[in-house]
Amino acid sequence: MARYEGRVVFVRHAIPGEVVRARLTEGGEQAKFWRADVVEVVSASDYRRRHIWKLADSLRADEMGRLPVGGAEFGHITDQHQRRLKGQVFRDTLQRIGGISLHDLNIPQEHADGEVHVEDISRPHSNGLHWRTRVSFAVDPNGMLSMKPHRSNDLIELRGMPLAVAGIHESRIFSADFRGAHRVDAVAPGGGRDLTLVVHTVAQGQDQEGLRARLHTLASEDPSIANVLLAVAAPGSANGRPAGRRGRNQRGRRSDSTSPARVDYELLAGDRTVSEPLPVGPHRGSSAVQLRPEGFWQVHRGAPEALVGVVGEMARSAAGEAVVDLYAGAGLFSAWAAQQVGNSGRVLSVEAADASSRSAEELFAEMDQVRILQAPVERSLGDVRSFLAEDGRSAGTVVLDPPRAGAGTRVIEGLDQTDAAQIVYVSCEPSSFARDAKELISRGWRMDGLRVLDLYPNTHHMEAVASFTR
Ligand SMILES: C[S@@+](CC[C@H](N)C(=O)[O-])C[C@H]1O[C@@H](n2cnc3c(N)ncnc32)[C@H](O)[C@@H]1O
Repeated sequence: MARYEGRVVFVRHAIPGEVVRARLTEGGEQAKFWRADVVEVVSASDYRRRHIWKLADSLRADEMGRLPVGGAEFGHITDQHQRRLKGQVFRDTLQRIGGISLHDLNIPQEHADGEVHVEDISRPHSNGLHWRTRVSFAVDPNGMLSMKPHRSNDLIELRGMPLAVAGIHESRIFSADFRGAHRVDAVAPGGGRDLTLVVHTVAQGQDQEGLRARLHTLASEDPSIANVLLAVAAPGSANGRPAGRRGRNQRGRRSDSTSPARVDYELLAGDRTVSEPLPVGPHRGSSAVQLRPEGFWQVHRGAPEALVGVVGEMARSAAGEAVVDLYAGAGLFSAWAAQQVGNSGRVLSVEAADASSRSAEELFAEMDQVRILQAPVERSLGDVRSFLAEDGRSAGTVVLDPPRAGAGTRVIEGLDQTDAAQIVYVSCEPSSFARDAKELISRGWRMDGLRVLDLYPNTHHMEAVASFTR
């Protein structure tokens, strides 16, 4: 953050302490703050390195007269310093939004100095490259896979994506023709070589036919493409190409980007299943979770194992007890919980999305102690309360892993009214975590465990796992 004549300017691609020249990317007299990108480094930080990805490097992008692509905005900072900065952001956000100081908490050794130490989970010497098993690409007018600069609609053609695992980065999809599509999701299950593509289109008639034919050819010529799914947004549904936050659909009714999209999926190649190795539970080693390609799975190839490890260390649940897994996806933490509580315990797994909930149903079909509930968490709080109160068992653990927006007051209030003895909160967004943590603490909960993991190297994102008890 810099100041220019009193106004705050958020400068991307700089490192605190540097002197840089930056070009304004958003401004105007009326704007509360401005945004800018670094175009020249006058006095460099000791932690600056040549950016790991040319297209995302603001310096080289400026020489070429364009903006850098988003998605690797920390790539010019040494790995260790990235984590130091993320730790500072986490600590400051907790303080600013939650009013929570690490010094006031009874949390382990690692943060005793008042700092948040962000843990590396990537392979040694990887420079934070080749960890993404899932990437969403835009498609430019020539049908080439592309990405956008931060807060811009420009499309920049890609020849690879170095944060992605080799199965995606080195794939032939970067020379394929996706004309007729507006988005392509590439998934490399288990970080391996086999690819699943979900190709999104709003095209009709001949344009859609042409796309379908090219996808058939791509799948038949490239043996590494295991599955291809065409996702066709129904005309007039509030999906397709996002044209702005609110707009009018073809029937003239108001629609907004939060309305459920009506998308029809058509399988063009493969069997519509993505098989991800499960790092836990009775399934460990021998089996995997079968996901629908459009369902949620952690993005870093090492994340499932790392997160389950940390949640397992923090949770106090024992055999015979109850665990509730909220925002459960396909059941990663439910699988851990089922193993932890054993046959005499019980697990309730709550997830709203149909694709993920179905995967969980299949995964736990033979395990009577796991109950799957497909519903929004905010409407399931009564079920959670009765589940934890059943049999008069007092101990119960809730694993809470909401999307970026966090759980929110209603959910926190609802959880406070259950018999849960512990909440293990998994968060990918420090600000919503700080807000929810503040709510919990104001209701008498204590934060007694905190780990922050670098699940998104070369970006500003991070993942926290915290324990709350009362
Ligand atoms: C961060 S993911 C976590 C998934 C899972 N815990 C995992 O690690 O694989 C959040 C999940 O919450 C689901 N979700 C989003 N809003 C929800 C809501 N209101 N109620 C229930 N689930 C929701 C999403 O579909 C997604 O699967």
